[in-house]
Amino acid sequence: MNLETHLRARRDAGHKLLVPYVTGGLSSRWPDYITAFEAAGADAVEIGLPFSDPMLDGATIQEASDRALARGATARGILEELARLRANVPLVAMTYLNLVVQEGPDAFCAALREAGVAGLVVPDAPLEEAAGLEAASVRNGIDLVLLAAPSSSPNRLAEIADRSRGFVYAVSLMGTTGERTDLAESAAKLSLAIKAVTDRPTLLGFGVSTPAHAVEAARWADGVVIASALMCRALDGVPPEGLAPDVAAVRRALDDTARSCH
Ligand SMILES: O=P(O)(O)OC[C@@H](O)[C@@H](O)c1c[nH]c2ccccc12
Repeated sequence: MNLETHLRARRDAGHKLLVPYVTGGLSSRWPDYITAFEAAGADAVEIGLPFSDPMLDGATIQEASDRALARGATARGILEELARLRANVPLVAMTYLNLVVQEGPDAFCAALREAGVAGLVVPDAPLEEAAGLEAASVRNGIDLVLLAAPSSSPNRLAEIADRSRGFVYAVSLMGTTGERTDLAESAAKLSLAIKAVTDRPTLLGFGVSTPAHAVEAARWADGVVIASALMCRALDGVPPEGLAPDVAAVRRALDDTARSCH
């Protein structure tokens, strides 16, 4: 299932997009989080391939990565489990450049494809050096999602929006992933700046922690990515079926806003 085609179709049918995240290998039942998120109304699911030095991640995702690594999780093992899971929504892998370079971009993207993954986010891949990875992703039918940040200049935003595939990941703030009490002030400006230069779906992430945040974000963006708020509960031992209501609550809140617009 092509990521961008799927997200565009959902958006164009009037839905706000919801992409929850799970750290691969977090627990023995980690694939069940994907199934639970899907059943609760996710439009795609992001899966973190754990890495020992996740420099863009805050305490929650770091701890989730550490826990997965301590259980012996590897990118290969996670992809094998994904291949067995027959997900009905597109899956997006998130990992750091190191893991991609270790395998080589082509082998890495081919492994994603074989596992049924549709998209890839590599937050520390510099745009200037992304060409090789972009080519490998295209050859393997993987949508390489690029990130735009509040610090990106207008020219750079336009280039990111143009070269990104699947969606444009709008990073709401300069900082790490993690729950926040309020949505960052920079979020609105960034989302609107991206939407002014592209028709590609634009999803806001970093600090989207509650249904109210998601509704606020959806005023400017096409939808949201939610990770830390969910992983914090998973780290506390909440099983997949226990997290489904959290995702369903965001889904409901987003659907209500969509309705009130027409
Ligand atoms: O955790 P948050 O604040 O909800 O933000 C999503 C983010 O964690 C997820 O998309 C992701 C996990 N690790 C990353 C590293 C960089 C960019 C994005 C990510």
